[in-house]
Amino acid sequence: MSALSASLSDLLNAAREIVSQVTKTQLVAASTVFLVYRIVYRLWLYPYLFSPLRHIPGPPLGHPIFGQSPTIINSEAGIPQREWVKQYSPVVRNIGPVGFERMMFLRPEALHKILVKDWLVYPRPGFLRHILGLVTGYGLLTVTGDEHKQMRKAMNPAFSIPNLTARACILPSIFFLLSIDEFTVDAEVDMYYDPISGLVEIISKEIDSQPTPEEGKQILMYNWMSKVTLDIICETAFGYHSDSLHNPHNELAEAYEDLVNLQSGPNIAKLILTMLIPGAPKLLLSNFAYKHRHMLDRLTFFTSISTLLSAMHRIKRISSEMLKEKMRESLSVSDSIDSGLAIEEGDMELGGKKDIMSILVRARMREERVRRDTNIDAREKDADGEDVGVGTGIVGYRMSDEAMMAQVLTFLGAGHETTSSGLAWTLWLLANDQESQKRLREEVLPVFRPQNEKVMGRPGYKTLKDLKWLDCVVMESLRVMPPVPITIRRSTKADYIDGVLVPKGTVFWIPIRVVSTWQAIWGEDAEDFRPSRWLDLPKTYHPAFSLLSFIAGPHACIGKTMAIVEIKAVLGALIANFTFEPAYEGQKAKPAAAITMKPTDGMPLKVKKVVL
Ligand code: HEM
Repeated sequence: MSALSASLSDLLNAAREIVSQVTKTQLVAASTVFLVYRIVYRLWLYPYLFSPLRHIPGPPLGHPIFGQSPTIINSEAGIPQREWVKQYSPVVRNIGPVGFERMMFLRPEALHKILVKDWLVYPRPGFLRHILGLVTGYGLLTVTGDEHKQMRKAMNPAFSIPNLTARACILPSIFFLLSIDEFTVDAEVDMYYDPISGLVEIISKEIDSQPTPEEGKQILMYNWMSKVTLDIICETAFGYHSDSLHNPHNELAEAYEDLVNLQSGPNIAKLILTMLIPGAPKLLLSNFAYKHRHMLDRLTFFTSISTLLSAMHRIKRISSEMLKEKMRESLSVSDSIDSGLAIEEGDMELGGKKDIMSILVRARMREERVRRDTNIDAREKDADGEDVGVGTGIVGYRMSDEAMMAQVLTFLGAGHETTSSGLAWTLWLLANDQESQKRLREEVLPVFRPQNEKVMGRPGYKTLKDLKWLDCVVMESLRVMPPVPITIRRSTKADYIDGVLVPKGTVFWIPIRVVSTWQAIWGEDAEDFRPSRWLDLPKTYHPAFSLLSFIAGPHACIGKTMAIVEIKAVLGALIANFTFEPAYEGQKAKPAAAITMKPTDGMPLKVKKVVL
């Protein structure tokens, strides 16, 4: 024992002697060599020589530091990826910044594994969740695993078809007139159709105000689509009248405009880099960051983040007011229940309100009552007696105040820009395909303007669903120009996908636009807008994995049905009342290379009134 400690101390002494002989310069040199080696290894040696994925086909390294990112940032969303699939294979590897690999799998079996079967193994990566958390709150879009399962279960009823049907069909046929003087509003106004009728009226007036109305007017259609969808989501999700259509300085609309205008490849790249800095996501969410945001304005790199903080602050303030209002309503209903005025569960209708938030608040009240009646403390403890917060599932899921607030931001963030981009691109595609537009008008006219040239109907869910050509047009537009062109996942364990051993930590692109326009499924003309293909789908079509516009599996878009009904209602009303053409000769589509396919030019189109 003593011999061992003697030799150990000899060893230590020898080490001390060596260290004492090493000069500072040598230390710096050694650290530099190590650092350079790490950089060279990360940037070139790993992706070229050591990565188990190095044999997978794909584009060359690209930029020595940023890889293929500059190409992606400067191109239309999803287009470089589509070209790689054509050139290489349905399994593609490419290199992003600092040598990080990204994989892309297109075959249904691979997508089924990533999105459905093993979805818990392939969550959204941390940086994506933080970006989404910053702009849409840490709600359903950001949670994963059990928390996601419980939250989704609690929210599903609010998005169910019966609930949507009730909402879209509450009204019988209510008619409105195009001229403002003659405009009549039924007492039972439908949630979608008030904003839609407002939009039709505004566009009509804009055209009428021209010296020669019959020649039409160039109108920035995306801007109007953004307003109408904001008003619809506020109405349907919160029962809140934002009326951004009539109020050009509506604070919520302006804040969202600032936010979506930030969408560009370079800005998203900056945001991703910022979110990778340890502590940055938390800091950006803090009041401190908001208060000191002007300091960021001095650094060109961060100006977009300062604008984002400012827009989000305004959005959060208004969202919190909307939520407080809902809570107040729920308390007054709760009081009436306690005082015996409305005892039945079915009476907890928050005044019969069908908006999504009322349904969630109601579900929470029900949960609280069960807990109270069964003497179960709303705050729960884990096995060690530690307080683990609310709703871990003893009775059911009780959404915390924070989670409720996050949902408000989620619905606004996820349900607004996506739908407006989808609508704008549908109008663009129809403006460039007059034949399909004419056929659509023939189909929707009897439904949307059934009486005479000034009267328009308000079809419900089922009628909209049964309009065949409208369905073909909307599905085709969502296929060719999916509002969310790409999303991301990361593997949390090594596993085989489509015969490839994918290491833990690999980032995947879920290439929505690439799959939806893949020639192997959709044929030679896969990239063309041809609505009639939905009347005779190709044999290669897979119902879950050929059209990924709302993706698939447990994380699939919860608002899918609602979004499709909404797009159909707005589109039907517009096509029944107006014709759309490109604004000028040679006009090109200009989608942002970012999270959604927002048109960067506001999408000017020549709009004329339909004369019957
Ligand atoms: C045309 C319109 C829309 C499109 C194209 C769309 C597309 C998508 C896509 C692709 C995802 C998956 C994102 C990912 O996993 O990375 C998603 C998720 C989601 N969408 Fe939508 N969406 C639309 C409208 C809406 C609407 C109207 C709402 C709600 C009011 C909504 C709420 C959500 C939510 C909450 C999620 C997260 C679901 C989960 O993870 O469980 N979306 N959407």
